[in-house]
Amino acid sequence: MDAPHIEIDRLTKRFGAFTAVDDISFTVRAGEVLGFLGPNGAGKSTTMKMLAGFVTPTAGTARIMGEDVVDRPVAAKRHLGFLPEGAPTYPEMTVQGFLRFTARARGYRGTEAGDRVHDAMRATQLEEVRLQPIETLSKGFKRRVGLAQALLHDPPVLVLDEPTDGLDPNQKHEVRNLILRMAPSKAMIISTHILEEVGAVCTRAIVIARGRVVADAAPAELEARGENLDAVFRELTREAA
Ligand SMILES: Nc1ncnc2c1ncn2[C@@H]1O[C@H](COP(=O)(O)OP(=O)(O)OP(=O)(O)O)[C@@H](O)[C@H]1O
Repeated sequence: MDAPHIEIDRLTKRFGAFTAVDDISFTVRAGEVLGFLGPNGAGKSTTMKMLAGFVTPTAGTARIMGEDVVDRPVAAKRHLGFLPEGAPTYPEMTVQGFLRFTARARGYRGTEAGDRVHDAMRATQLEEVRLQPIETLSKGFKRRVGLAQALLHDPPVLVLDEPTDGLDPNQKHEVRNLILRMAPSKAMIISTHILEEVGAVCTRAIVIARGRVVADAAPAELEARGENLDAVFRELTREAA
């Protein structure tokens, strides 16, 4: 069996005396869409940022396609698309300008760069706003610009921090369909507060509370532990509190 696309081993992050991520280990294989769930402040974003090389771990390791994110950051990032929380940077750039910039940073030139930008805008339905500065877009469109830059190089690993945050129901539906279309060939981690999203797109769910993994199971299996996923989530995260 091939090595997992994502390997997280005993990953820990401390901010001073506070432990935000506490000895987390898990792997994600191609074809898996891992839902990352947990209450506010549980450590989801910090874990994702460590995986993406934005935050340095205090202890433990993270690998993407076998490349250690600390020791081989450029090699690891080549295989990764990352959607951070919030809006993309460079608010004064147009959507197309920002994505062209992203394409160049990813090493594409000429018609190939143009094709990548075009495909990413089509996948995230951004064509109609392509000439608009990012700062003038609504929250949902900004989110989709972030998603477009994450997908542009068609990476085997996608780490998406609340990809549907701020989207209206139609856009949520579109982004979920996009995730499902991409799922078979990629390893994905998606954080969300929308529990119905877990059943809709995830093959597996990890619940994290106070920096620790408190459940790791298929969504249906998790749901079967109680009245519904909502109740199970509350029970799991209350126990850890
Ligand atoms: N740079 C930092 N310095 C100090 N504390 C931090 C820093 N970044 C995050 N934290 C703390 O670490 C904890 C985990 O934060 P994190 O953003 O990972 O949670 P989260 O699970 O993503 O939450 P949410 O669902 O609200 O996005 C929080 O208590 C947060 O205040």
